[in-house]
Amino acid sequence: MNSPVVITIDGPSGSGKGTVAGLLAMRLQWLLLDSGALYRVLALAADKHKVPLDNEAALEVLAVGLDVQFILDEEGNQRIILENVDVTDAIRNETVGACASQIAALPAVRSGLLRRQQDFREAPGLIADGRDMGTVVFADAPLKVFLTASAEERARRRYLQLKDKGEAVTLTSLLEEIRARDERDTSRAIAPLKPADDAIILDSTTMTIEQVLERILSEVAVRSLAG
Ligand SMILES: Nc1ncnc2c1ncn2[C@@H]1O[C@H](COP(=O)(O)OP(=O)(O)OP(=O)(O)O)[C@@H](O)[C@H]1O
Ligand SMILES: Nc1ccn([C@H]2C[C@H](O)[C@@H](COP(=O)(O)O)O2)c(=O)n1
Repeated sequence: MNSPVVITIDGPSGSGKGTVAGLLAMRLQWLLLDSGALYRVLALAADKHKVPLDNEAALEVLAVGLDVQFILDEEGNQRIILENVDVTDAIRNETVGACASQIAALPAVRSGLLRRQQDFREAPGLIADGRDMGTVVFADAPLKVFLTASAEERARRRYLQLKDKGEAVTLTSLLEEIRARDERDTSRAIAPLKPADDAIILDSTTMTIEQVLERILSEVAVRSLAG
């Protein structure tokens, strides 16, 4: 039997992967995997259980047994539950993002989360966003997108997003954090952030969210991926 179709969207922080993946999943009525959220939840769990971020063996145990659920609330928004606590908002700050990036460089953490990510592949189809969706986790996906944008534009987007949430941030510090995260995510030895050989590369620096979405939907149509 054929495996359900997967569309992967990889790219650096702030390129718009999560936004576009969510809209695409809604449009196609497919499942959604936000793999970065798993790494973020693991970072939060490590903090909660006082596991040092360089203790690879203990982090692997935590990863394999991670008690996390992705559920939809009554408005259809995804909520993330760690050990019965809603952490949807708590995982979305730059500190958790940086810790997630740090533990994501550990091979045992990645292998500990691999199966859990692959289990999201269900009919009618899956949209998976992250860093290694097209290169490792779903290497056989029939459509792979590598979504990028300049670091300055990504920092600007993050700035607007965090300011909107009432967080005290500066553009300069966000740009520094984005560059540091890019460096860590692209230079790690295991599953570094890079486009799959067969990925379409989309630079969204001057594109609107709708333009990115339509571009991907046109590929879905050309490849007859949706029923
Ligand atoms: N093409 C675009 N033009 C303008 N703003 C955008 C565009 N794409 C995304 N954004 C905005 O940029 C912000 C970051 O987008 P998003 O969270 O989807 O990025 P991401 O790649 O998933 O980041 P991360 O990997 O850190 O989770 C959001 O506020 C989103 O609305
Ligand atoms: N497939 C993935 C997804 C995420 N990560 C790491 C690297 C990121 O810096 C961090 C947080 O991800 P985000 O929520 O910002 O997309 O998690 C990874 O290594 N592989």
